[in-house]
Amino acid sequence: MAQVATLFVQACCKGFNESHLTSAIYFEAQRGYCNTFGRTMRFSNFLHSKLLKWCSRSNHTSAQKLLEEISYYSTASTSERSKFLNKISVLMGYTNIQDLVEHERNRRQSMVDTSDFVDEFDFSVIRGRFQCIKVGDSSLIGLYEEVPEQVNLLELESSDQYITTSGARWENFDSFVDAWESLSPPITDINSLASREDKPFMVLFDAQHQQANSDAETKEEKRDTSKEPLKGTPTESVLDKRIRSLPGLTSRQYRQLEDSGFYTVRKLLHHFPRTYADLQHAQDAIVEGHYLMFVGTVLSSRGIRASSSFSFLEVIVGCKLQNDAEDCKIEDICGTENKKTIYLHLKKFFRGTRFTSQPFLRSIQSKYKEGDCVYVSGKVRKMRTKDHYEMREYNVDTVEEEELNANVQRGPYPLYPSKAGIKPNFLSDIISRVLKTLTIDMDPMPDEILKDFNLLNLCDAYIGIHCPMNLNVAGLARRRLIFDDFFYLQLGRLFQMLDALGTPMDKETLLDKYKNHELNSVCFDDWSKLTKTFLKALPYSLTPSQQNAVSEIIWDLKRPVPMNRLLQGDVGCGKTVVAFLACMEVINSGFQAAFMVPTELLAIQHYEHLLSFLESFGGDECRPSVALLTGSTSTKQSRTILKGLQTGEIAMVVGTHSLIAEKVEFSALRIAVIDEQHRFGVIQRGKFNSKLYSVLPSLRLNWRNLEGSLEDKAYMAPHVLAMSATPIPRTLALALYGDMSLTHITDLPPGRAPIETFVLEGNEIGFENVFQMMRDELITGGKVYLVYPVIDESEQLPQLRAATADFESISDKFKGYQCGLLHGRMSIDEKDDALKKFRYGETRILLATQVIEIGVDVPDATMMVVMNAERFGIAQLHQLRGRVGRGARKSKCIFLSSTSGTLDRLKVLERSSDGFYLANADLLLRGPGNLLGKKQSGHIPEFPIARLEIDGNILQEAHLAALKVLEKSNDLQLFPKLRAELSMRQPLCILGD
Ligand SMILES: Nc1ncnc2c1ncn2[C@@H]1O[C@H](COP(=O)(O)OP(=O)(O)OP(=O)(O)O)[C@@H](O)[C@H]1O
Repeated sequence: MAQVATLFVQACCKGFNESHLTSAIYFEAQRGYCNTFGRTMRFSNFLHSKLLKWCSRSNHTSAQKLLEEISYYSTASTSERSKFLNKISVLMGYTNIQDLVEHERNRRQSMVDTSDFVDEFDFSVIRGRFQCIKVGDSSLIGLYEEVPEQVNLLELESSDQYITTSGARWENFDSFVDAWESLSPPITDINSLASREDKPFMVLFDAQHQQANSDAETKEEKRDTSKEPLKGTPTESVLDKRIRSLPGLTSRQYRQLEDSGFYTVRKLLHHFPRTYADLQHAQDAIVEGHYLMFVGTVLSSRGIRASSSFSFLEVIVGCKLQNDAEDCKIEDICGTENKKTIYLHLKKFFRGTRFTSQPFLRSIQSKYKEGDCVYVSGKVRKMRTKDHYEMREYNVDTVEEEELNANVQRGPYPLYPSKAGIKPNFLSDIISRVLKTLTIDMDPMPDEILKDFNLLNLCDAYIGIHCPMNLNVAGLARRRLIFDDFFYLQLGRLFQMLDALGTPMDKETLLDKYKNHELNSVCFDDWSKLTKTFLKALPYSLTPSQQNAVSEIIWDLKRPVPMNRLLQGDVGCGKTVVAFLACMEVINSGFQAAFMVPTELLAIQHYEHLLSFLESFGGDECRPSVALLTGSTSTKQSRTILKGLQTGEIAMVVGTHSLIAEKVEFSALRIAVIDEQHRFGVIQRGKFNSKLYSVLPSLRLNWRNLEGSLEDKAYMAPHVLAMSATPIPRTLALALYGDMSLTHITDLPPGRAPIETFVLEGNEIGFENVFQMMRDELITGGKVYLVYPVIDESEQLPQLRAATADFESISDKFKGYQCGLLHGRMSIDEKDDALKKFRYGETRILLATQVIEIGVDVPDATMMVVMNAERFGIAQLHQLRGRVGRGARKSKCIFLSSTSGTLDRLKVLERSSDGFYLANADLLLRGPGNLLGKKQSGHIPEFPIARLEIDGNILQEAHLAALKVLEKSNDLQLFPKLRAELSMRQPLCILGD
């Protein structure tokens, strides 16, 4: 166990080499690809950094592929992890992972024999890399780890070897618990450690500290804590009690729970419901295409082989509904009056010969037993036979009939995911028992924080999430638990930063910096000359929000550490110009800027905007040279550009992902702007970091020394400014781990009128209305986008309107107005041409696909019609709508839906034009329970229940709360319970590379 921590630390150290990777894989394999989040995350972080080096060194294609896979490592199953490491082993030159393990074992053995082993572990290197972690003669390192149930003997052996040969003594678990206690008494939860089997942390410590406490009595006490009754005291958390301390379970059940990872009460309570069955609202009126919930009985379950490579499972569920077609409301399902039965056909399809075997079919059909009472949710589709409905994307949960009846009246019924073969009902039962043992005083959060941030008490939060009175309570409970996740993360990070600072004054300044927004920006007078000149060249003035954003960014740019900032703002709020100004600021000091966008079309558009602004500079102003680099740039041209970037002749480059190609070398890249950054993977974004710059005398930039001078002599990764109108999960993960700061643009440029939005059914009348509105718009000088879900008509999806198919008929209908066509199959020149013609008014109607969704800016486009709008997500429609309403003229947007059933979902767009609200609504509309279930958009693996789209504000509050606490007590001495809780949570951010 201990070596794994050592290796992770080493991995992040300068001295990291391939043998460390071998050792780490060796330990990972020995430990059975342990799936504790914190650890696998660190492991994958370090693999990632290693692979990144390979990629950037040799453009190794296999490594490139693995890089993509690695992001899933921490959430992958054991077998996937094993396969992945196998691939890495092969890449490293081993036959397979067994071969690697074998080699490594032999190597270790030979090193032990020759006492070379110590060379692998150098405390000074680690200390240099992690000031916050103390080793050697300082106090302890707290690398929190899940201690596996079975510790590999080989590891134990080796850990002793590390200790004895490195001078630090590393004895058994009990003795380091003692040492911990003597070194850090306030971290009292450690006292509750009973044995090495159940405690999630890992400590390295120094020999002399270890000697400090050898009090046998204390040790005895610690061993006995597991036998104490389950209650909260300031010195031990109920949550970290061993699962075995729960009364009333058989030893087989304890074992079963522990085998599934439920070592502690906390683990169990954090097994949240996947969703809630809202039985009071089950069986509302049946509307085709709607997401509905039913309670019924399984009538049959059959695995059917349809052909040699195709099979399906059909489960038929009978549901009794009130016999009133207009008003099918639930009633007592045991009653008999005035009822009719409807039949739900739940179908699941399997392709592939292995899915047609009888054993497979028998196994799938046996999952559902005749007579089982089930709760079914999903979308319904009418079948030909009366009262029969088909459901394809569905969820089925078996429920106990008595519970069901009780819950119809009571409130939301939690549905748990099963885990490692443990049945949801069993888990639900144990969780209910645990809930009864919780007490109000178990909450480590100070009362004033609870009050200030309107939070539920922790005990109520656990009860609320597992056994809510109603969905509101479940929501509040969820909020509290997410708050905690974010809060402790923020608290941990700020705590470490404060810890590293010497004087109280330094600490205060740091807290002030985080608290006081004003301090993080520079005033306008301090903007550079070039930035001010650029500003003057703009045809408009900045909005207050834009101005603040620029000031904040410039503040960051003036610091000697790389900025990592996310610029957020709704569509059309004017993020681009803010980024341009940031680029001017660094260019003014003689550095270079790169502006990366996801599409060539956008690159061209930004480049042309930039040129037009630069052209408006006064005659005697010095204009920086800018270039455009995309996949379509000719070889000759790109050679010139690459040379210009290398020598420093080119100050700024706009382009697509070609900017991060290995051959692109900058002389002094200081800022990388990444527009619509969620379109780029983390890895792609990270690649800018490999383009370090160094300021060497030989690299003289032609346009440098406009004002500032190149003072920095060191190598430094460029500042990164990411921009997004729609944040995505990874972004938040980055915001959390990568220390990303946020800047919001909150207002729109002046004079923008709200876009009038209509949601209509795409039937004959609907189209007639739309065509009339288009005519009105065109007559008054407007321009119209028609957006299609597909380029060509398709036999499989005849209901979808296609851009090319409609071109003729629209041209016919609107004679006198030129039509243009823009879609993804056109070459970049054709696309650019089509867009230019539309921009300059040669065409007045543009039939396009989603290619226009991101960033396309034609300010005088005033109307948009989206065909088959039901095919798009709400957030996507909002982005599309953002293409109009970008000028002073009032604009309208019409969403046409081909089915009446989806109109309600789309209507939310009529009510709101707030991107964050809509992202939230989108999430909620996808169906109940999506907030807790995993694998949905917005899910951040390390935060099981947080969703980016709607929980960003909780992160903000948690940040403020953490500041508040630390302001009161820098070292948390005043909040021992908080300190204890912090020590028990994994410091997710510490070890990222
Ligand atoms: N302060 C301002 N006053 C007037 N117009 C502005 C201002 N700032 C930006 N604009 C204009 O608003 C339009 C939208 O700006 P921009 O393309 O930068 O928005 P964005 O936030 O990047 O939008 P999207 O998310 O759609 O890409 C552009 O035509 C731009 O010229």
